[in-house]
Amino acid sequence: MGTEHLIQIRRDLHRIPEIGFQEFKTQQYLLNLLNQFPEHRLDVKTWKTGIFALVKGTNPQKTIGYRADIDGLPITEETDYDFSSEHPGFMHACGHDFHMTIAIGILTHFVKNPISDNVLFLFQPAEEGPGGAEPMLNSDIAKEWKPDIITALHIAPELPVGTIATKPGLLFANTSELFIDLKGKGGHAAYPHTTNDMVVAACSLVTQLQTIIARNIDPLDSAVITIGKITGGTVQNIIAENARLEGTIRTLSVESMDKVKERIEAIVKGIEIGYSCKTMIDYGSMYHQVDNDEMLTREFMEYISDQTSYDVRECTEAMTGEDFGYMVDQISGFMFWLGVGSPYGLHHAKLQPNESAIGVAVDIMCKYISYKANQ
Ligand SMILES: CC(=O)N[C@@H](CCC[C@H](N)C(=O)O)C(=O)O
Repeated sequence: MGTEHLIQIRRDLHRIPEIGFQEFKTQQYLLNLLNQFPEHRLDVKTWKTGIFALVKGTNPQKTIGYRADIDGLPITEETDYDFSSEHPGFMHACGHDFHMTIAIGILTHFVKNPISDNVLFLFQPAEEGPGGAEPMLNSDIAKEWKPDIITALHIAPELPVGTIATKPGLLFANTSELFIDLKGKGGHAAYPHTTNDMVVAACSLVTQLQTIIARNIDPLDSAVITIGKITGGTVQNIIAENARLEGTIRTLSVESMDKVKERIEAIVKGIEIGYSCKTMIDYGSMYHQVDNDEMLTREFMEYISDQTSYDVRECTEAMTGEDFGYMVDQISGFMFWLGVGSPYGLHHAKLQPNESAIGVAVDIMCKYISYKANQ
């Protein structure tokens, strides 16, 4: 499939971002593309809003897996693209439109140029939440078609096109969502002494939560608590009865995650006493850290460096999360960053990845998968 066709696919997908497990139009769009291929080359099965697509090998000794996530984010797009999101309030702001397009490019190559091994494509819903990788992997289809190795990529706005980065071992953090509800006593803005103000309690809680990172985590370890959203109250002259914090926790080990949660619970208890309110903590969805297989990752990095003209760098681990972590927990594999040179970063309303990176990624993965199939 030519680059122009792939860019058109990326733009079509960019127009229709949908959040986790709501990717109905996205699934249909991908199915329309996949259904053009002959059945003797490609077997397609849907799973919820995701898709498994198996490109049949000529003499398969193993199955090589490739995963692309397919969901968008609840962000109002601020690019000036003439192919901007047609779904108000939603955007492909994490590059999943790129990830899907690249998967289609690789898949098309192997449908048209058969190799000995099978190549399984997993178009996975709900990476941004609540998490599609773990249930998709536990599905009967995944058990039947289980890949022997698995790979995936993620766009990296800060890296130039033609560059990839990864590392053996830990690449992405453990994550846990965090939702805290506070319920006090509302009332007239002029009579604070008769109320328990949840806006004041919420503000205090946000600053106290940040002390966990500064005072409870070993400075040589790393952790993040981000509160991305605060809601509370109703109007400017009523003291708020309710407030809600929504955020995420990131750590580089399961032990640190347990410690952060223990401290959050203690601090929230303190808020409950200090502000005479009721609280509720919900951890939402949690993602396993991404641990790249040491041997496969080194081999991939050496292959790209020795056999292609692309620039491969060893990076440090990142505090981003990825439910692909569940896949590499069960199947040997790795993930890597793909340079897309955007002045705006991931989860930004102006993210503008350079489309020439699509051809780079397809080229890299076609070469690498062909090389692995000959082993
Ligand atoms: C690559 C990336 O940006 N992934 C997301 C995963 C989100 C997981 C979950 N919703 C959470 O917020 O903990 C990320 O924000 O790192």
